[in-house]
Amino acid sequence: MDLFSAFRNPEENILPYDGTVNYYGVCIHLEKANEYYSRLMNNVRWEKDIAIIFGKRIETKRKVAWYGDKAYEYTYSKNTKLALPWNDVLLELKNLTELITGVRYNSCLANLYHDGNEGMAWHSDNERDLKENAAIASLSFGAERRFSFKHKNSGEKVSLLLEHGSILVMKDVTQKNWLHRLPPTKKELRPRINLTFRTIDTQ
Ligand SMILES: O=C(O)CCC(=O)C(=O)O
Ligand SMILES: [Fe+2]
Repeated sequence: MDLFSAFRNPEENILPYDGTVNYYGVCIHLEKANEYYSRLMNNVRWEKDIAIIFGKRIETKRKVAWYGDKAYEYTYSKNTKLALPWNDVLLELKNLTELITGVRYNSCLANLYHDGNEGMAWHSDNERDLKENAAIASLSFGAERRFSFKHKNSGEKVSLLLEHGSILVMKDVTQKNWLHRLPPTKKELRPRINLTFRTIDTQ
């Protein structure tokens, strides 16, 4: 069996229009995914995120970390971070993601949700520092969580479950036309780790 035959059909677009989202399903099998989960938990430099909401500085419970090829600056929610150099586990997963998705990435935003109370509100990944329309690959480890898209004009929604060891790719004009979120859920007590491999525009 070749590397790709075990995956879902990543050609299938889960958005009905105005963007492209491909869900590759579980690409990293259970034992290996468990191992990555522990290595990421222990080796990523997790820190609380700062958000500026209505002019107030708020610390999130969710933890984040930002890594890249160079010490890129990345600004979101009016907060600027400098990318840390890749560590072994992130570099391994970056290489694997590039092989599977056929796209190169130069940075990664990592998120740690301690339980279902933590999520991420509606937003699109359209920060000025990101290369326009470049693919963003999202890897999930740990608790399986729902992920939703909402069209900016029509309000149409699309949801799916992000499984342990899975890969999702958002590309083309998705960020222009759709918001996405990770809704909180009372039903989940376990942590989830998410990695989003991205391309910072270096021009
Ligand atoms: O946790 C996720 O699956 C999504 C995270 C996300 O949307 C982001 O970091 O921009
Ligand atoms: Fe996002």
